[in-house]
Amino acid sequence: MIFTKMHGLGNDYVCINCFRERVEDPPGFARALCDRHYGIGADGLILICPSKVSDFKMEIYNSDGSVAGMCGNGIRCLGKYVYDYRLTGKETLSIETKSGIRNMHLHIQDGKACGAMVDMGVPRLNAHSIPILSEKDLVINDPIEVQKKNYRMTGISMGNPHAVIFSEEINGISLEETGRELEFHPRFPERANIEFCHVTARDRMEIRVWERGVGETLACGTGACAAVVASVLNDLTDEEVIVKLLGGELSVRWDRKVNHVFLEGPAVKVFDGVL
Ligand SMILES: N[C@H](CCC[C@H](N)C(=O)O)C(=O)O
Repeated sequence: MIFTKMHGLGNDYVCINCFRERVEDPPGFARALCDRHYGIGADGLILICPSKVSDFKMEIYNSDGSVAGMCGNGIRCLGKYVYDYRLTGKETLSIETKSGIRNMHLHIQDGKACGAMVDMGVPRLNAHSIPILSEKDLVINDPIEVQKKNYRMTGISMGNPHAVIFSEEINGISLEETGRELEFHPRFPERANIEFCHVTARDRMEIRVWERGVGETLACGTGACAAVVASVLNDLTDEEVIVKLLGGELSVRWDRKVNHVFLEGPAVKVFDGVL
């Protein structure tokens, strides 16, 4: 079986072309391939599949084998794969995901895709749609206790669940303890991705992300989008923000006129391999 290792700002994925390959047990396959000692090593597995409703279908599995609804860095890698490997000649693509159809426009350089602008769709704010257990309909700047400390979170779904926490000091927080405890907090029936954000200007922030089913990653596309929606809702930034992550910068814009979030960033192929 042929695979292609790709990443978006170091958020790395094993990509399998399921027009040609057949994966029997994706969760077990993801756990095996993503192991950084006994496998290829990656944050997750992306299956590139045919679709009856879009140009392609993306299935995304975290390194623990859990299924995810959407992946902002991964969808850019899929776009690069299908263009560079000539599965399509189109530069504007529609992709079917578990959380709905997402459209993207590829950036082309020297005949290859190097990144994309992705329409990440409508951010979901209702607690039940994230899901987050709450008496209130919206979870904005809501108190939550973890590791015997009080934090305030804002809940957003970008097709997957996120809890966004703002802090002046994100580098002093142990994501291994605090992120992990929050991921499995009882208020998140489907667990959650956790963003720790330090806003540095009305158009800039730095974030670290503890991803559901993975752990701390170098970047998270849906997480960057959730962080910007949360910072606008808390009046900490304007609608267009450069989000600095450990692996680099993403550009996020929440266009409130159409209520869609747009994400722009790179996609890189590392190597092809044979299993
Ligand atoms: N861990 C996420 C999926 C990957 C999302 C992330 N890598 C991105 O770029 O959006 C989840 O379980 O919802």
